[in-house]
Amino acid sequence: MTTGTRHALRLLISGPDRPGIISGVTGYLYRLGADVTSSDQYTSAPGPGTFFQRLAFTLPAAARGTLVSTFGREVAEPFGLTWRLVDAAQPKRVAILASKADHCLVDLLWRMRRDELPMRVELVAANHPDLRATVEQHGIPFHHVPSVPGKPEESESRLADLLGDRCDLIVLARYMQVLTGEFLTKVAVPLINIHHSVLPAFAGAQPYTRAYERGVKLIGATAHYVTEELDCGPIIEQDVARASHRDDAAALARLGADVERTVLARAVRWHCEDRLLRHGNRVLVLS
Ligand SMILES: Nc1nc2c(c(=O)[nH]1)N[C@@H](CN(C=O)c1ccc(C(=O)N[C@@H](CCC(=O)O)C(=O)O)cc1)CN2
Repeated sequence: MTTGTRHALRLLISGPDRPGIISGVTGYLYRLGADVTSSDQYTSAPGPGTFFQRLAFTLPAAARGTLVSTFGREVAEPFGLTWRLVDAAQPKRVAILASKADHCLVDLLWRMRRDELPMRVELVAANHPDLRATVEQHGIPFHHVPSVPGKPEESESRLADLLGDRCDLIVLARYMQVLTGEFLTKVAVPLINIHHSVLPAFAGAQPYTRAYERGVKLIGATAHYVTEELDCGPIIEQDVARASHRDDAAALARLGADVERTVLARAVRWHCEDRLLRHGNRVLVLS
């Protein structure tokens, strides 16, 4: 947001750890007239590890151009850092893919309507028509893109055309089709999936059925970034709920739905707030 003549910005930084980075970054921002409202950093072990930092700050609007043109030369390059500047006022443009289950999709739309998620849903696409009325009552375009088992090319081509460059993030809200690596490369934005188990347990299809057959006492959900390898992407958030011998697979699915919604909403919010930094197969959640 622009408060008077100040912009709210976020700076995401990573690179080889060494003394002086925090001082160099905050000293530069201070000299530019910035007011740092939050800062969090992490250094991976063992040393010399990788340094990560997320800063939120306000800056005089007139100084923004100077930051963009001089931060690299004056701070990032001398320390060997990569950096990204984000306008905190801009909600992330999000596309949601779904199938038939509505609980995660409806929860995201409801939270967005309550301004709990700094995002704008540009479209919903589903491989089944069931959710059209639900989506359209929120005033959001709905696209039915049927999938053909074993032949993802056609549906993925339609999805890629729909998505184009209209979104910054794709959320798989219980979308039940495996996406090809070609599709992931073509869309070229992060995708977040909610898997209905505590990965790596019960990866793949029918996790609640397999959890019931295993006689588990805990069920749960995992939000993760999507990679070509099914359910193996970097984990963003997980949570669990207790189960008992009295719960059949349907009961586990009902118990799990609440966990799925909560876990996915946390992951989407943190992504939209630029709190998530990836380090190998790990996701850092910075405050
Ligand atoms: N490349 C990726 N694509 C998808 C991922 C992923 O991690 N990488 N996650 C899935 C979601 N998912 C679990 O969370 C999942 C979806 C589908 C299946 C599956 O076996 N589907 C069957 C068809 C099921 C149906 O049509 O109802 C299949 O493909 O044969 C397993 C796990 C989304 N895509």
